Amino acid sequence: MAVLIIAGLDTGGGAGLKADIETVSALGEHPLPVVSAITYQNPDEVRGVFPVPPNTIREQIRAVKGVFEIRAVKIGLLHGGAVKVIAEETKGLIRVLDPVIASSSGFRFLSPEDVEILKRELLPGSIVTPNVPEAEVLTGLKINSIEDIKRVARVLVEELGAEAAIVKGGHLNFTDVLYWNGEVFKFSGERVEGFTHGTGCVFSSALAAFIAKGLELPKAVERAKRFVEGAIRFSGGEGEAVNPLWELQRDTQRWMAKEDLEKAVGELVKLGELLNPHVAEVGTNFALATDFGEVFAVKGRIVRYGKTIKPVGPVELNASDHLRRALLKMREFYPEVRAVINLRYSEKLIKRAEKLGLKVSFYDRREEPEEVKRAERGTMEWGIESAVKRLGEKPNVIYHLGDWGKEPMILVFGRNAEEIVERIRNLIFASQ
Ligand SMILES: Cc1ncc(COP(=O)(O)OP(=O)(O)O)c(N)n1
Ligand SMILES: Cc1nc(C(=O)O)sc1CCOP(=O)(O)O
Repeated sequence: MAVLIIAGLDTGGGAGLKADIETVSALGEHPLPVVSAITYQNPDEVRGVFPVPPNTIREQIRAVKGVFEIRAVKIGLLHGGAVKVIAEETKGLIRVLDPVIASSSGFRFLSPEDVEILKRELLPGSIVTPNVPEAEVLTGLKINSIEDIKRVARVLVEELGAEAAIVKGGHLNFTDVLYWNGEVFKFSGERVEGFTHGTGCVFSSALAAFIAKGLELPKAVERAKRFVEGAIRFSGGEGEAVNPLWELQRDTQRWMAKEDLEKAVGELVKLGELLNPHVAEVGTNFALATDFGEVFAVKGRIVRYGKTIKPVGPVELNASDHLRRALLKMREFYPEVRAVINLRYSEKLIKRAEKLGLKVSFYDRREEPEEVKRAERGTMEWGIESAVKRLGEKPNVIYHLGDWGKEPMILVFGRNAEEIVERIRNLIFASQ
């Protein structure tokens, strides 16, 4: 189904039409992009806007209206001169209006006069999706609590004529409120770490896409909210913005990581008898992270099995605790490191690693601060950080000599699973 998107271009590739097109496409609908403004912006600042002439906007809409079955319209960045044309050309269609008034970096897109035109011409009959500051500008009311959000959502519908209002509480307590058909719906959320530039665009276009699929409004809001949470969690990259392609990219990454690790574990198993003496008492695990920081490993670890070795279970997401934490900590310093394996400690292996030119560091559990020891989980993170800082450059191997009830261990890090297998091969063949 087609979703008409009327929005501005963001040269930084974070918000606006680019984010909208990606969102609608990622959700399996067909985007019909209409450019309303060209902005000159990058992740740090908006430098200016060129408003597309109203007639050019009209012609873009007319080129697709009647040709495609438009099931919903998403309207983003506008300018005062375009409002009337857009209202005329989208009459009778389901409209989701994201009232982009100012950027998060502080650039004012709509003047107070433009806001008045928007309220008068376009807001009535639209499903409007303001965040807290936008809702305050639209209604002139101050928002300090969830009760205020509910009141403002009601005003947007009952007094300003919106079909429905979703006031997003990201600036307050992450609860969004929908007011629709005289009813209030609450959607709670929690803080998600990641880039947020473009969240307003992605939320409104996801909402339009879910409406186009025929979901009832409360269900569509819920789905759009969860989609945005993922887009923030798996954000990053050069646009320093939300990532509407997160679901597709995450699944591809998972698939690739699982395959790479399965193959590498198979290679390790071929080293069976040679690797057997180096398998840790607690078992050896082999972990591989995706670019999104999700970590695959061997469920139940790799254990000694007669004279050879055997993975107890399959390669799975989150099948490791210790190595996952070690790897994620290492990636905070060196994001290119994606794989790690643990081996039984032996001085011979450490000497061999040094001879092979690998950078070796260590941590001493006896130096672990009391508060870290007392914390449920923290030793691994503390250990990796102190080993990294001790060496002052990227370590390939980190070991510790254990403590009461803790087995001494060697961790071998690498850029990928293949590199780990190669390093293990070099280490064990040479240590014969
Ligand atoms: C072209 C363009 N459209 C919209 C915005 C604002 O996007 P938004 O999702 O509200 O996020 P912030 O940019 O305010 O963080 C934009 N900047 N550019
Ligand atoms: C139990 C254990 N401790 C290690 C250490 O380096 O101290 S490595 C290790 C084995 C791997 O554990 P997992 O399967 O939870 O990643």
